[in-house]
Amino acid sequence: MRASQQDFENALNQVKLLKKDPGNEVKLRLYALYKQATDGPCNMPKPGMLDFVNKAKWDAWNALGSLPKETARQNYVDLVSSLSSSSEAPSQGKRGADEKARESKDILVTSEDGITKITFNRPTKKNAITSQMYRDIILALKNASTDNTVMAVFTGTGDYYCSGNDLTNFTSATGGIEEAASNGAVLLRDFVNSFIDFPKPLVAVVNGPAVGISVTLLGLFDGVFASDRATFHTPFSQLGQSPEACSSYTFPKMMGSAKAAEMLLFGKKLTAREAWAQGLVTEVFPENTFETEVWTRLKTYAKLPPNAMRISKELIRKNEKEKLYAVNAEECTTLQARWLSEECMNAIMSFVSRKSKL
Ligand SMILES: CCCC/C=C/CC(=O)SCCNC(=O)CCNC(=O)[C@H](O)C(C)(C)COP(=O)(O)OP(=O)(O)OC[C@H]1O[C@@H](n2cnc3c(N)ncnc32)[C@H](O)[C@@H]1OP(=O)(O)O
Repeated sequence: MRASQQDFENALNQVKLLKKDPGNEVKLRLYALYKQATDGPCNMPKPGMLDFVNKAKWDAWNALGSLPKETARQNYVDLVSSLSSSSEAPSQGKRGADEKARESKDILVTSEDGITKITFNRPTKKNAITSQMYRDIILALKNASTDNTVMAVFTGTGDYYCSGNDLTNFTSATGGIEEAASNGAVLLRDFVNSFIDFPKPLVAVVNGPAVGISVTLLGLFDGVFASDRATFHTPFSQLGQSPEACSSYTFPKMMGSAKAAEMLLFGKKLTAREAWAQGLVTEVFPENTFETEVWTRLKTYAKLPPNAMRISKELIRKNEKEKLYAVNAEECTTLQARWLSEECMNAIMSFVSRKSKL
């Protein structure tokens, strides 16, 4: 039976109402995550144009691409718990593209203009990342992967982008050093996996010097915009450590083995322009116009069709994912052993006691 013009208009109105109700969006997200967690990637035949309800379900499920079942299950649990906590605290209001999502002390998370902005906010320590900050970032990325923002952007408060791992994470840990190294390896693996799995465009706005893990992670980003004041430094050998965040794979692939070795083995610090020449940075901007130019650009990108961007990212990343998980796991095992080595302990003690600075 052919749909009349009236049927068609009724259906269009129904869709407008469906779209206006944020509850439906949440229901669709729950549906998609549940299907992904139980059945894996979307195996539902594409519904017809006028089958609006199933089309919305298909779109939501299909947009998850090849998100691993484990991650989908975790996202489902997180979404349900965030819903139950928001119903316990109705005064907090709904999360949306133009509202502040949540705040922790050292990691700020805000959502505006379709962009989730995640800010390293510990300027007195050059934005060094504590264990709690790793956990806050994992959570922020999980939330941003299923909320209604279009992309996520990392930046730093103050003169630094980030000085990497807080070198006192190990010296201040309670319990033995072996336990600290083992916990650190698990945290690092989960942290890096959350970048590998992030389904939307991920951009770094590198406002100043970047050190260690804040540099290596950039190999998993889709865009890196740097101020000409930024530098890129991975002093792993100096610290008795080894590369992480899949950089032992992404850096040689990106810049060739000689240049990767210069950074990862010999700890050469690159200027923003050198990092651009090696393909680590997308574009370098003069410091005095950096913020204005970059944010104007990002707001334009955030208006692009979100599903197209997710699907394209999925295509780009798809064939690499298993490799990235494996590299991440191996790097974490190697680092766990490095953290227990004399070379590493001496380097950390030397930093903590300020006998020398890198
Ligand atoms: C569990 C997951 C593990 C993942 C592993 C990742 C590996 C890495 O990320 S390795 C890279 C580690 N980072 C570093 O080696 C950088 C160490 N910091 C420095 O070399 C210098 O502080 C600096 C070059 C970043 C800045 O030097 P500057 O002279 O301008 O300032 P400072 O007076 O040194 O710093 C101010 C303040 O900040 C503290 N701080 C800076 N960076 C760190 C850090 N990474 N960890 C801990 N604390 C840091 C510094 O101690 C100062 O604190 P005080 O004012 O309290 O002395």
